[in-house]
Amino acid sequence: MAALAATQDGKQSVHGGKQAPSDRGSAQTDRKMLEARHTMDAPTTTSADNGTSGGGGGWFTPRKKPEPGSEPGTAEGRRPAAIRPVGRHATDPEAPADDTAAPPDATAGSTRTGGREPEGESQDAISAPALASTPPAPTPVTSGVAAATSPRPAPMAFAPAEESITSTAASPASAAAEPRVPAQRPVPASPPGPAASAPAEEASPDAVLVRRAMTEVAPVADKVTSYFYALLFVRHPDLRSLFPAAMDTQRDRLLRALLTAAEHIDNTEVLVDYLQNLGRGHRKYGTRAEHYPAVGECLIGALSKYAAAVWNEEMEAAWVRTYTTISQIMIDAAAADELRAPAWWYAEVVTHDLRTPDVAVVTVRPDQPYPFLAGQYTSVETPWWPRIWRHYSFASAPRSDGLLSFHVKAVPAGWVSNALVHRARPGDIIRLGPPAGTMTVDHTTDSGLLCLGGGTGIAPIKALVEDVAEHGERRPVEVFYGARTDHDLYDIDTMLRLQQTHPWLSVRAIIDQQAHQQLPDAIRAYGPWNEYDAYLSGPPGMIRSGVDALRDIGIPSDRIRHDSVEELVAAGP
Ligand SMILES: NC(=O)C1=CN([C@@H]2O[C@H](COP(=O)(O)OP(=O)(O)OC[C@H]3O[C@@H](n4cnc5c(N)ncnc54)[C@H](O)[C@@H]3O)[C@@H](O)[C@H]2O)C=CC1
Repeated sequence: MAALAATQDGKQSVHGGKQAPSDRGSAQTDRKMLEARHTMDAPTTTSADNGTSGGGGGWFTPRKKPEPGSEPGTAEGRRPAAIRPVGRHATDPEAPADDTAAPPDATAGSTRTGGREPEGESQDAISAPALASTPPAPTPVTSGVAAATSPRPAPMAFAPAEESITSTAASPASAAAEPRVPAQRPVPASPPGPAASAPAEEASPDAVLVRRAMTEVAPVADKVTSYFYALLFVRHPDLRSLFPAAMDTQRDRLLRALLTAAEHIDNTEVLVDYLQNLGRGHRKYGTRAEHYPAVGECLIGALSKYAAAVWNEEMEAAWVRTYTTISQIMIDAAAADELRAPAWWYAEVVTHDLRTPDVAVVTVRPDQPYPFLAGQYTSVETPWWPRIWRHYSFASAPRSDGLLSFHVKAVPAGWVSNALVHRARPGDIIRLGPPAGTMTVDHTTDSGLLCLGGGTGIAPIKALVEDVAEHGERRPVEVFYGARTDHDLYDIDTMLRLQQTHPWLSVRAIIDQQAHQQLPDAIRAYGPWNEYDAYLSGPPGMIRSGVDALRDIGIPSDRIRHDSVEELVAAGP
């Protein structure tokens, strides 16, 4: 039986020498990986509690300097020990998975299987108006109108739950890319397709075995995931504290991540990017190198149990090699990141501006410099919901005073979003994870920017506009700001002020109720857009139809960037 041990040698032999981007199924394949980035790093545990109760603090302890050898950055900490082999003969704890995964203090709540937590839920709750068959009638916004309307462990998701509201697709690396977030090569913004699109004959022997196991367990995915966490917490109870109290949706996330990683195991370049990001992102959870073998052991234990009909030593060896590769990439990325950035930032709320009954603009001051790029997002944890992280885009380009702003909409059953909108006040301390996302402006070109911001999705669009302004460029930027009603245009004043200041900027509000159409349809009435790069930010349905609309009018996929990729996956085709 093979032993699971990650080594530097193993890493180099598998991943040495990055290849140039391959065309082989690149659009679909790369896209899936980007989606999975957020799937794996975006646990979503929600409850019906709405974030208005429960949760003591507990995490707000002074930042500790890493003990020598205790963090991934040390030589000792970086190299995971061999784990004991597991398989069909492993001891199977009979602990009910749900009970084990949900600790006594877990808040009884609803579970959703959607990708993102709060804001995505609101999307489900709102019925979209029928698309008008009549010619589009966008509502151009003038100043007058504005005045009237203004109002981390297993490579496979061994991490506490985190909700993602944004995940970016294609975006060229910015020339000014800050060092923490590696630029992603452009990826066409195509709808998610079957991940295992590569012909079977192209798959490596390990990939074939890994996929065979995944196929076998697919019908019992929930059981596998539950059993995995049962194993993990029974055998390694010390790891329980790394996870949030409620774990239901986290379990869904895990298997999804597993499937994705397994399917892409041969796509080395994308896999490495993906896993490096994942490894860095897991630092904020307190994940350490020595946790990885424990997770691998339980992962393979769960797989071997539920894929027993096809499981054999050869398959186990393939999984061990795969997991070893994956974990070593994550460990190395975390170790490298540790040398240059904290695992998280504390940030004090300095202003809290309730723009509508359920939308707040929250501005925070990080405890130390926070480098990021306009268009990126971060993860946020509140003191009221420890270890539950949600993603929010930066609503401004980097500022000279170092402050960061977020637009947060409280949605039903959104713990973090409700806490941020209804509970947070100046002086409160939240935590921030590292910046992420590639929906950034390519300053090496002078293409125009066609920006669609729906609801609070306007936040990163505003940041992009500010970014263009700060670069002193005179490239046209056309913003379409969509909202259901004029009351929902909570940031229109800001956008109009920007428009007044910058002659190259045009802002149009598309109000569903007035235009009798949705945001994506409105852009068809304008253009031509063939000299533009497109940026979309908003609910998943808007992203989907927006991408379709942009393609229809001739914008190639590699010039369409968007967030909310995860929502696309969660929402299904
Ligand atoms: N807060 C943030 O930093 C960010 C939030 N987001 C996402 O933006 C969304 C904002 O939610 P809300 O403000 O409630 O927006 P919303 O649901 O009120 O919709 C805003 C706009 O999107 C359009 N839209 C919605 N569903 C559509 C569909 N299926 N097809 C075509 N158009 C559609 C609407 O017509 C409207 O113009 C959330 O999903 C959130 O996760 C995205 C990026 C950043």
